[in-house]
Amino acid sequence: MDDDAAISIRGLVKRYGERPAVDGLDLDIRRGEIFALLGPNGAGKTTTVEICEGHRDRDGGEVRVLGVDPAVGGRAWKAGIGIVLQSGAGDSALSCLELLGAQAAYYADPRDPAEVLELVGLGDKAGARGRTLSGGQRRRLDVALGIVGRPAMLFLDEPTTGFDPEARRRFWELIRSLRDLGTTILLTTHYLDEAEALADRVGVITRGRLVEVAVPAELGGRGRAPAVVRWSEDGRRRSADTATPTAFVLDLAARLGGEVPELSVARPTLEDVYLTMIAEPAAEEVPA
Ligand SMILES: Nc1ncnc2c1ncn2[C@@H]1O[C@H](COP(=O)(O)OP(=O)(O)OP(=O)(O)O)[C@@H](O)[C@H]1O
Repeated sequence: MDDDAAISIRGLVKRYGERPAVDGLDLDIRRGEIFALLGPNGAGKTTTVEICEGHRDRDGGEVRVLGVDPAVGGRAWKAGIGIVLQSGAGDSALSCLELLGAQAAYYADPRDPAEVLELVGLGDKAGARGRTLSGGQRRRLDVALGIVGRPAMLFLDEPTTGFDPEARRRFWELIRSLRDLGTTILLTTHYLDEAEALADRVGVITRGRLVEVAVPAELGGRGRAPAVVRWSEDGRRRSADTATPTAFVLDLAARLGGEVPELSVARPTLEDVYLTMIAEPAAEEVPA
């Protein structure tokens, strides 16, 4: 186990009946990083995260979150953890400020509720009841509730589902600012652009096992993958794979005598490599 890590997991196993949902998972999350857990539906992400939160028991393996086994984490440990679930307290009849005040009262050193509302972009909604908020505003209220206790470790489960594009960008800024304040963040998301924009490292989980951990730019050998150069020549679209796109484009420009029409240079996106990673094991399992 890595005692300096915010989260350290070795050989985690969780079964529902005979079927393992988590099947020998190892993972270390460093203090102060944003880590995104990616994987298809049913891969075991929520199960893993809920075990880390102390909300689910396990059948095997070792887990430490902020140095403590979540299965026996007491009040002080719980105060260090912030959780933003997929559906939160948005239905409440209390106002946003009342909700946050009630939540803050559980903690020894909470953030100021009014400041937290400003931070999540709900400063003008202090007096509004939870149930009058839009879907995206409710998610931001959920985040406000998750961070008012000043957690060292924040769990975010698909936080931007239902956000409009501008709200997502603003939310990403918020998450980065929390990281800059020293918060460790474990995020699950199905949005690959979100993982790319936010995560210091990503982990891909399929069938209850971690297949790879990498910085987003390196996942699945992405950093070493050939680039695809596309352009137009003699009225036709052309393309070429190349490991040296700069030299290729210089040659092309020289040959075409200047600006290359409709030029683009692309590397595989995070989504491209992710889809390849999760597709391969499935193909092997197809019965002969
Ligand atoms: N309480 C439960 N009882 C029985 N089976 C469960 C339970 N919770 C999860 N499972 C099963 O365990 C597996 C992993 O589920 P989990 O919710 O951890 O996946 P996930 O990666 O979070 O998926 P999603 O992306 O859909 O949220 C799935 O096959 C699921 O059906």
